[in-house]
Amino acid sequence: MSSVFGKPRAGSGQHSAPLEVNLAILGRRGVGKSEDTYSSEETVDQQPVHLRVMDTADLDTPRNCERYLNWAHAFLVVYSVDSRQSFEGSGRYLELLALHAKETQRSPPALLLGNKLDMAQYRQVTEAEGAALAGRFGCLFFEVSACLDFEHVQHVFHEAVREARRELEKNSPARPLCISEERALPHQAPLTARHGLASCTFNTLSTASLKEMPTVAQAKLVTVKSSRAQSKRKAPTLTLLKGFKIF
Ligand SMILES: Nc1nc2c(ncn2[C@@H]2O[C@H](COP(=O)(O)OP(=O)(O)OP(=O)(O)O)[C@@H](O)[C@H]2O)c(=O)[nH]1
Repeated sequence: MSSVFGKPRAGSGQHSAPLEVNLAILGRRGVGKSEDTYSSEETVDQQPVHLRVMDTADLDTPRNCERYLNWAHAFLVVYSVDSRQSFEGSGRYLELLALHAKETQRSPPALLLGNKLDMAQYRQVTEAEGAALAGRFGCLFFEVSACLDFEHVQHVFHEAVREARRELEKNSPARPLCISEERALPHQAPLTARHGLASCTFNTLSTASLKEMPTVAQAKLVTVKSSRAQSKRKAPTLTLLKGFKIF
């Protein structure tokens, strides 16, 4: 992996405008997602990227999902390889994303991440199970150790950026088919009612929401903070984002 974190190197690559990517990290508590929410300037494939990462800080089940479902260009769904419960939780997140994609006809990519690989001797979830779950939802799958393998964590975040970039380019306004008119999708009962996701509601696709989607050339750096992040807590825990050296 030749890319580095921090300031993009001067003159690297052909693109002068940074790509803007929002990445939401989902998962049960304690899987090692992060402690906070961050922005960072990255260089991925010689392209400058403003990466904004939201730690959703859900407790045990998806809550107030709309804030990240409509914000993120990609999702990192995290579980711990030493926790079956967290793995089951990640399945619920993937289902939530699939339902949202169906409802909105927009499908930001998701990556499934089994963290705490250094705890493999206490495994409750096999690599094959992780791969099978990812396969069921058509997402990339990785196992990492946020505390031992920074390079691999970096690789995963860069893969998330690549996946998001692909999707953004697909939805670029240069493609007339993607500039849809304001319209309601065929009426369906809310997902909440059909799937018992009590605190999740979803917007239907509209022109307004498409306009909010950044184009590939848009340059903007914004820090989004989840409620838990307001404390600017910097607890000395080993997390994905610390592994990622995002701050
Ligand atoms: N062994 C090991 N521990 C890890 C790893 N990543 C995180 N941890 C530990 O797991 C615990 C939970 O990490 P957090 O980053 O707080 O996890 P979280 O998913 O953000 O959980 P909440 O903060 O409760 O939402 C901490 O004690 C971390 O040090 C890892 O790769 N290996």
